Amino acid sequence: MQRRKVRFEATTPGKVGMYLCGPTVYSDAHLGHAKKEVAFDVIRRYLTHRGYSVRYVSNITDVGHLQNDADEGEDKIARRAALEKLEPMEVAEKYYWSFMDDMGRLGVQRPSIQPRATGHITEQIELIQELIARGHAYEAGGSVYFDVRSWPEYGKLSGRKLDDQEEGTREAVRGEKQDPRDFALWKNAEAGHIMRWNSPWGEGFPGWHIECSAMSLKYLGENFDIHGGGLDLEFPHHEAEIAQAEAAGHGFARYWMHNNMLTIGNEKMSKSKGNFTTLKDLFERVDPQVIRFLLVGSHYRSITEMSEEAFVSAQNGYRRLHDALNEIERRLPTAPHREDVLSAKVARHVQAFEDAMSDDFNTPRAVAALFNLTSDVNAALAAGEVGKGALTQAQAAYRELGGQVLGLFAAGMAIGAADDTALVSTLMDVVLEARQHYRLSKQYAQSDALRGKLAEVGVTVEDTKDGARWKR
Ligand SMILES: Nc1ncnc2c1ncn2[C@@H]1O[C@H](COP(=O)(O)OP(=O)(O)OP(=O)(O)O)[C@@H](O)[C@H]1O
Ligand SMILES: [Zn+2]
Repeated sequence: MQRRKVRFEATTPGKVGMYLCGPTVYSDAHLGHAKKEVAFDVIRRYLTHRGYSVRYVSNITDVGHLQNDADEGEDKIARRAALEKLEPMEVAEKYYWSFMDDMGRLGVQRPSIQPRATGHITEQIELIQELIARGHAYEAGGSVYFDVRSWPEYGKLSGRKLDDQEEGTREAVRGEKQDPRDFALWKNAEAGHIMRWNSPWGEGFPGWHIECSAMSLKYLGENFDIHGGGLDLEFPHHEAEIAQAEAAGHGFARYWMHNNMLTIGNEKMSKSKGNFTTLKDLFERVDPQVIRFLLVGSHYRSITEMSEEAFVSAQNGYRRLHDALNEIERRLPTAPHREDVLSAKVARHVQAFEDAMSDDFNTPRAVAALFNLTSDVNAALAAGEVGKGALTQAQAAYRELGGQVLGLFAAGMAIGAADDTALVSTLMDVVLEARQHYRLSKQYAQSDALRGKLAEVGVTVEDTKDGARWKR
C-alpha cells in the first residue's frame, strides 16, 4: 500500500492471518501459477519458522470469474464445462484436484482454510446488502454494482486516480452501470446461465471480486495481517476487494504483497497467450524439487524469466546443495566428537540466511547463503574429518532453512540421471549375474528374454571371452 518496505507488526502478537487469492479452477496449472503459490508458501513457512502461528486462507474461485475484467463475457468455468461437456461443478472439481496434486508435488503446504466461492454465496449477498444500505452500491436490472464515485478512496492501492481511469474506459462497456468504472457485485443470470442462485435481486451469481472480501473477513476477521496475490490482480481485483470491505464498514488487510510475473521470451506466461508449460508436462522431465529451487532463486517481487538454460543451471545448483547434505549425513554417524572451526562458519551463513529472509523475504540472497555454506562444508569435508557438532549444525541448517523454510530437500526425490551412474552400474552387475546363472544352467529362453528386455530400454549385451559386457 505504501509502495515501500515497512516493518511487519502482527495485529495479534504471535499470530499471522494471511489471505492469498487462489486459482480459478478451469484448467491445469502452469509454471506461472506455481511462481505465485511457491512465493507465498515460502513467506508462510518463514513466518512459521520465526515462531508465528499462521492461519493461511486461500480461496478457490469456482464461479463468477468472467472472460474479461469489464464484467462481460462468459463465466470461465461454464465455458470450459460446455467445451468438455461436463457440469460446471465437475470442471471445478477436476481442476481443483489437478491443482492440489501439482502444488503437492511442488511442496506447497495446504492452506489452513480453502474456501470456495460457491460455498459462500450467503456471505457475499450479506456484504452486498450492507453496501447497498450504506449507499455504496445500487441495483440495476437484477444486477448490483459498486458505486465507485461514492468511495473516494477507490484507487488507493494501485495509485490510480479516478480521472485517469475514466479516459481509458470505453463508453461501450457502461451498459446499465451509472459509471463505466463501477464493477459488478452481483450479476443477473440470463436464461441458459447454469450457475445461478436466489438473491434479493432475483436469480443470479456473484461478481468475482466480492468472494475474496467476504471470505477473508469471515475467516481472518477485520484488519488481518497480509493479503497476497499476483501483481496482475492489484487492479481491479484487489482495489475492488478493499473498497467492498471498507465501504461496508470493515477494516481490511494491513499489508499487501504482490508477486511479479513469470515470463518466457519476456512475455508473461499465460493461458490466453498460449505460451505456457503446464506443470504436469514439466514434471515429466524436470524434478519438482528443481522447479521449486528455480522459483525460489528469484525474488517474489522480481520477474522470473524462464528458459531451458535456467532449468539446467537450477538442476546443477540444486544438486550441489543436495550432494553436500548427503555427504554430511553419510559422515555423521562416524564423525569424531571434537570442536571444529566449521561451526563458526555455519553460524555465520545461518545468520546471513535469516537476515536475507527478514528483509522482505529475499530468497535469492537466502539461497546464496546456502551456497556459501556449501563451499565451506565442501572444503572442510575435503580436508579430512569434521567434528560431529559442526556436522550436526550444518545438517540442521540445510534441513531447517533449506528444508522447512524453502521447502527443499524432500525425501525420496529423484535428482536426475547423473547421480544414478553408480547405482545403474551396480544394478547391471546384478542383472548380468542372473543372466549368467541362466546360461550356466542352460535356461537359454530366460537368458534371451532378459537380453530382449534390456534391448527394449536401450541396453545391449555382448558376450565376450571375458564375460558379458553391456552398453547404452
Ligand atoms: N506468468 C505468471 N507469473 C506469475 N503469476 C501468474 C502468472 N500467470 C498467472 N499468475 C497468477 O495466477 C493467477 C491466476 O491466473 P489465471 O488463471 O488468470 O492464469 P493466466 O494464465 O494468466 O490466464 P489468462 O491468460 O486466461 O488470464 C493470476 O492472478 C496471477 O496472479
Ligand atoms: Zn481475490
